[in-house]
Amino acid sequence: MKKITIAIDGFSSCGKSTMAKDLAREVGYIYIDSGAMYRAVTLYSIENGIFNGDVIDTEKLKKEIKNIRISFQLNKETGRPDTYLNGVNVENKIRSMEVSSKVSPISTLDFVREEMVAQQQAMGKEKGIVMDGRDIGTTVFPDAELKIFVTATPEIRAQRRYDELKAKGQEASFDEILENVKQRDYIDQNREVSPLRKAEDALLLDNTHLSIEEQKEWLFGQFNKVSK
Ligand SMILES: Nc1ncnc2c1ncn2[C@@H]1O[C@H](COP(=O)(O)OP(=O)(O)OP(=O)(O)O)[C@@H](O)[C@H]1O
Ligand SMILES: Nc1ccn([C@@H]2O[C@H](COP(=O)(O)O)[C@@H](O)[C@H]2O)c(=O)n1
Repeated sequence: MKKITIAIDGFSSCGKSTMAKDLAREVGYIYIDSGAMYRAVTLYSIENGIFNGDVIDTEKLKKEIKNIRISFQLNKETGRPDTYLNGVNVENKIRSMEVSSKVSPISTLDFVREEMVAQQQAMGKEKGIVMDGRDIGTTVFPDAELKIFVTATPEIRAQRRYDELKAKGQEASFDEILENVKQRDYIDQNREVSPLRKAEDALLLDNTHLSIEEQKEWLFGQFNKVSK
């Protein structure tokens, strides 16, 4: 079977990484969560005085962007890749509400995107990769053989995230999560550089009423059609 490139884009918290990870594991592909990379840059910015409240010191970040090394390592317990920032495991920290509330403004910066896209393209140059994000099918891998664009209602997406945080024993407010989901969707769709949009040749999947198992089956069906 030939190795292909799979781009899974879509709105916040709609299940992109759940689908992408499952497919990558089953078919032996690399899985990259590109959102984790933008989250890691955001965490770096929070921890290194680049934020003054909500204001970003873009000159400082521009100088330091080349010093931000992001990598992924398989976590044997979860069977999923953890995100490392300059050699430190930041998988839990990058999922905090503080990072979630600051990541979309960081992602609008052209020099941040340039650096992330270059790293993502290097990771995918041998194909055999599933990457999820916002601009994978449009900018990072415009020639991907399989492109999926996932959506679901904001309320169902917020509910899924709320349930996930609750299950992990983390404090969560449904209203705060819903507001964050809507705010990120707005910024992601309206930024100048690589806004979130469906690539013309992407398949649309609305998983509002699909279970994890049903969406997995659908994705595998698409993969089998394209990779033959
Ligand atoms: N079809 C589904 N039905 C119910 N829950 C789902 C479904 N798909 C994913 N989930 C759950 O929804 C939550 C969000 O999923 P996931 O993290 O995969 O979304 P995402 O699109 O990658 O999010 P983000 O944009 O924040 O990276 C997770 O708890 C996941 O288990
Ligand atoms: N290709 C991408 C991926 C993500 N972003 C930005 O990062 C935020 C967090 O991503 P999650 O997938 O973890 O939700 C997201 O809201 C975008 O602002 C991006 O710009 N491009």
